Amino acid sequence: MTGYADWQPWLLSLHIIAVIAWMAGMLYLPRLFVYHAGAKPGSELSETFKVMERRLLRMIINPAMILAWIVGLTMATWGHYWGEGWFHAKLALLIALSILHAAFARWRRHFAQDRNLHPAKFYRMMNEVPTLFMILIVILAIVRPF
Ligand code: HEM
Repeated sequence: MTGYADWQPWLLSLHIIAVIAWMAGMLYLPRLFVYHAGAKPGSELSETFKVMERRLLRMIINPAMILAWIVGLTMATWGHYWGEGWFHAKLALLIALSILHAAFARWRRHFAQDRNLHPAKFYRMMNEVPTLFMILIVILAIVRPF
């Protein structure tokens, strides 16, 4: 018989790998937006950013988020974490982070259609938000203060 305790180190490793890839992308994409906002629409530079942004979102950020959710929810269910306070708080932040992810995907689409709506300063601010979420989520998952 094998139970959660046998699989937990493997699931957690997979979880951390997925989370690192997701976060790396969530920090890099708005940085690309900062520079893209300063490039002239239709210029060679702007077209290069479009390719970088599309590939980053489709090949790294989206699959990494899906994997982090699947493995995370598997651990939450198998490990019986659904009743715990830290997990509720983490879940609320994860939903907020996923909404931010959707907003990034939307802004990428706008750039791809040459109709970006925001200045570089806006993306510079948005670049800090995933960092804040990451700090709070890691503390909740490791310290488990409640
Ligand atoms: C995407 C949805 C996510 C779900 C459903 C989820 C769920 C979980 C669960 C249930 C555990 C406990 C596993 C165990 O110890 O048996 C865990 C561990 C952990 N999670 Fe997540 N997680 C998610 C995303 C994230 C994100 C985005 C981060 C970091 C930014 C993160 C960081 C961690 C860390 C550091 C641990 C290790 C805690 C420890 O074992 O001491 N997770 N996660």
